[in-house]
Amino acid sequence: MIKVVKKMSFTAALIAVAFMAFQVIADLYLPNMTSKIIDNGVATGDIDYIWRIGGVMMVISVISIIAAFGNAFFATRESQRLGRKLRSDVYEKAENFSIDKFGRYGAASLITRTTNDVNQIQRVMQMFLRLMIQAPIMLLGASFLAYQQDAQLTRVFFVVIPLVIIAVGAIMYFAVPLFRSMQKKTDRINLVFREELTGVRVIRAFNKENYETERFDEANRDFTHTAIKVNTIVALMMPLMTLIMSGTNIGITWFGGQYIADMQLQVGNMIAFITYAMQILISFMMLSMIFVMVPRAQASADRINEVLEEADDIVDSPQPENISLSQADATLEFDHVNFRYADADNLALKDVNFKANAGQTVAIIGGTGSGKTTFVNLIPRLHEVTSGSIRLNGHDIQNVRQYDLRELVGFVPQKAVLFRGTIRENMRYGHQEVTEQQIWDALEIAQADGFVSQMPDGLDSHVEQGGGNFSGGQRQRLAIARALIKNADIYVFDDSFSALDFKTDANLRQALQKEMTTAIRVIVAQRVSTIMDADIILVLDAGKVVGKGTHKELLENNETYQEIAYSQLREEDLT
Ligand SMILES: Nc1ncnc2c1ncn2[C@@H]1O[C@H](COP(=O)(O)OP(=O)(O)OP(=O)(O)O)[C@@H](O)[C@H]1O
Repeated sequence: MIKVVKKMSFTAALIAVAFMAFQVIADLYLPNMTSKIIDNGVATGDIDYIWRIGGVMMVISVISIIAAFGNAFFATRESQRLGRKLRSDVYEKAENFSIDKFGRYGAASLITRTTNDVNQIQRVMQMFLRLMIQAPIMLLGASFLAYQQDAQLTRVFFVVIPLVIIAVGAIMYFAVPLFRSMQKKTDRINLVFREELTGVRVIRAFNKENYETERFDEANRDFTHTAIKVNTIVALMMPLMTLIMSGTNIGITWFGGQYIADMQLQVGNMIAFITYAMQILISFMMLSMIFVMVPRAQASADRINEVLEEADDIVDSPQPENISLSQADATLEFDHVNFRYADADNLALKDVNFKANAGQTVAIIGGTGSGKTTFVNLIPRLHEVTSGSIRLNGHDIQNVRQYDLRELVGFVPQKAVLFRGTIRENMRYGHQEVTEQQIWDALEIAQADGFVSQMPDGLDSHVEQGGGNFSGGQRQRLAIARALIKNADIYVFDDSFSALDFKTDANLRQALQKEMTTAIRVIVAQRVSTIMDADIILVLDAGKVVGKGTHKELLENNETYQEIAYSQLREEDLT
């Protein structure tokens, strides 16, 4: 919690606290004046005195109102600013997570951390900046002033205060663990809901709506059950405190009445004493609220700190090498590259070696799970190699700034992702300054110009979130065009032609060959027909390169390649 609070402006927090101090002092002063008005004004009929003291009380009340407003303003502003800071810190941290770390946290949990957990801390900080100072000053001040009004009556507190401590302690004992578990249950609801939203088509296709509804209901019920339980416990606080307050009132009036009858106490003093007694009990209530809220915020702070304290997996070298655009002599080299996923027992890639030169096409083929995606993800440093090195244009990519490296790589991931907006905006993702003509050129190479030009709004056609209003093949072609706009040294196509029909696939490869004479193309494919013309074909099996060469060479001497090729093509297609 302290680490989180440190992100707050100390000066602004101090101003909020100072305002609150003024308010408490003003509030403490008022009962004393009431006592004076009753005993010296009302009892003696001194109207002037009542007006004078009444006027002073009015001024004190106005000061109290201004101080309360000042405190509320600064407390709200600072806690909101803290919330904004935490949200952007978590976002920036998560943005730099490696792909497997993303998987480990899960999108739902990261979203809960930036919303629910941050809100929790914001709320507590806002309250804390009010109560942190109000409760202790009020408690001490009211105790002292009550003692001043009448020392004998303070004995009532020897009974009342232990009762309050027992009541508050019992409530906290049961409520605090439940507050903690509520956070986890919120995570669970978000996770189930998100999974159901993203998998809605599969759920419907498998007629699993009822099963999923039940799964969501279960998470929802579980959360509601805990929330009701914890709120019921906390709700006991009010009636219990009211009972104790009423009891205190009766006690003071009982004993006070006797002292008044014995002429040991004045009516005004007793009324002031009752007010101070109530302030003491309210202070205890405030303190108990702090004690309930702080552990709850602590749970949220722990979850936020967990993200913020994650080590950066992929960091820029302190003395980065400059790497410039040099398509004409671009080279890509894997030198004894090994890679293991965090927490995995085995290497996902084992001792991978190859070198490609400008203008060459490198194809990667292999069974599912053989390591193809892992292989290409290493090129723009979406993962860091475990050992060995990858060199781009002669520079070890670990010594190059990630930004510079990624400027040189045009990347089309396995799952084509488009962003909500227009086709033009999506194309500009590749390069902001791109001209209309360059966009059409890229669309033409990607075989997407046909369907885009037929759309009524052309480049300004609307794209839904994730590109949901386009077919799989159209999405892939738009994602390819977006990468081509980058004018990169290396283009990576991770199984990007899989949703295309054979004819479009062939046209696209031909256009790439013709237009990109200098860039290196790395193509992951399942279809042998897609990669037959590649200059270097790497055959992957369980993370190992088990074959390297051209289609012709591999067909002659590589068993794994032969198996893949013969399973897909007729004998006459293979030559
Ligand atoms: N985030 C991860 N954490 C741990 N292991 C992983 C992770 N991602 C992939 N793997 C493992 O690494 C191996 C290679 O996976 P990869 O996705 O690179 O295969 P692939 O050849 O691209 O498969 P496909 O053709 O099915 O897309 C697999 O055994 C997979 O289980």
